[in-house]
Amino acid sequence: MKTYKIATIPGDGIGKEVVPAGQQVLEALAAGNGQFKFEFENFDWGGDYFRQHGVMMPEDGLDALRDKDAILFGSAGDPHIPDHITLWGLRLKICQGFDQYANVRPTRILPGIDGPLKRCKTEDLDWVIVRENSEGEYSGVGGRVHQGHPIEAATDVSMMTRVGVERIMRFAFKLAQSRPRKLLTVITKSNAQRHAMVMWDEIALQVSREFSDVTWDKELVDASTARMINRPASLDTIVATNLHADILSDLAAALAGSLGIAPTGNIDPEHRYPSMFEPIHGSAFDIMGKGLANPVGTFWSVVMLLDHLGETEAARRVMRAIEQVTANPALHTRDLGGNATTADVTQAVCGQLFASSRRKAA
Ligand SMILES: NC(=O)c1ccc[n+]([C@@H]2O[C@H](COP(=O)([O-])OP(=O)(O)OC[C@H]3O[C@@H](n4cnc5c(N)ncnc54)[C@H](O)[C@@H]3O)[C@@H](O)[C@H]2O)c1
Ligand SMILES: O=C(O)[C@H](O)[C@@H](O)C(=O)O
Ligand SMILES: [K+]
Ligand SMILES: [Mn+2]
Repeated sequence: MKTYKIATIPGDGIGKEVVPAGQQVLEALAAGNGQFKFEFENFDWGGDYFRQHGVMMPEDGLDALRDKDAILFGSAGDPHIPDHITLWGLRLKICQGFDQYANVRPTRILPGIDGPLKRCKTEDLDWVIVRENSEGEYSGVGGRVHQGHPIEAATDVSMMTRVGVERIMRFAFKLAQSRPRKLLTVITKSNAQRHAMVMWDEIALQVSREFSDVTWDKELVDASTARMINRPASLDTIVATNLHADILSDLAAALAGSLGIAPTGNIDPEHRYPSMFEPIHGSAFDIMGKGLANPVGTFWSVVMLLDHLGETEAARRVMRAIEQVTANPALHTRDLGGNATTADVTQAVCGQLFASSRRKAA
């Protein structure tokens, strides 16, 4: 029997609630399965670790993850530590350390969920946002000098490289090609950002020539927010820079019902390093520790993790279990207008998995 080695990193806030829930779902899946099992190793990195050791994760922490088949992540962000310390010290250290350059963020309206857009039918909103995940606005290049003086200055430089843009464009065109509509929208801001974003546009055009069967267009990022709301069905696969896609994907999740539902994979498409799966939301300081967190974003991330491992049938089973649960409003958490707890939803999804494995065995 195959054994997959999975690292779990709950991190902070509701990450500590949703990651154990995700592990429970993987365990429920493995329980009725003769083909594979999971070996979990949990890492207590994050804000609490920072308070003890002065760092979010050990200097050589990546070495402990290197031989894992995948990583299930919660969130980096602690109410008592500056956000740039927590994000850079944990999530970005792993994403950049393992060159997980493709961040994939699917969104659609799951069964039973009432999206906020009056004119948007369920089938109108079925998007995958590809977020460049290694450079751009998140290059970390910049500095701050003369702090506190009137002459204080600070910069955050957005760095784009030809290699970085080419590889994310190629990834996005390939993904668009694999979806039924073969439709890609390239998000840009080359009217205002006249150097790197102009190169971004040029490379999109160059790469598009390798994909003659993909229909593509270009949209300025500001206009794309209006298009997501007014003409959702005109979009399918979307590629954007690190920061643009970060923002657009929270909007996409909200339009599909809640930030608590949306998943992501931080993918190394070349499989040189383990990839990392997490809900797109953060630590949710306002609800942490209360059992109110919607775990669906983590469960859907588990689906992406299974797909990445090549366990397509298992991924489908988990997605079906999630959809059976969202279809029942009595199992909606507060963000969806319901009263269910994290534990209720987790038990229900695990219950569906146990039931489907009994059906399979019968
Ligand atoms: N990948 C990451 O590690 C990551 C992602 C986003 C934010 N963060 C960090 O998290 C902290 C809080 O950030 P924020 O408040 O901007 O964003 P957030 O995603 O944590 O929360 C925004 C809002 O959405 C709600 N929400 C989020 N997830 C939910 C869920 N699963 N169920 C129900 N409601 C949910 C929250 O209650 C809150 O009202 C910051 O430190 C930020 O840097 C980390
Ligand atoms: O980019 C960020 O701020 C974080 O990556 C987080 O918001 C995310 O979406 O993962
Ligand atoms: K997260
Ligand atoms: Mn984000």
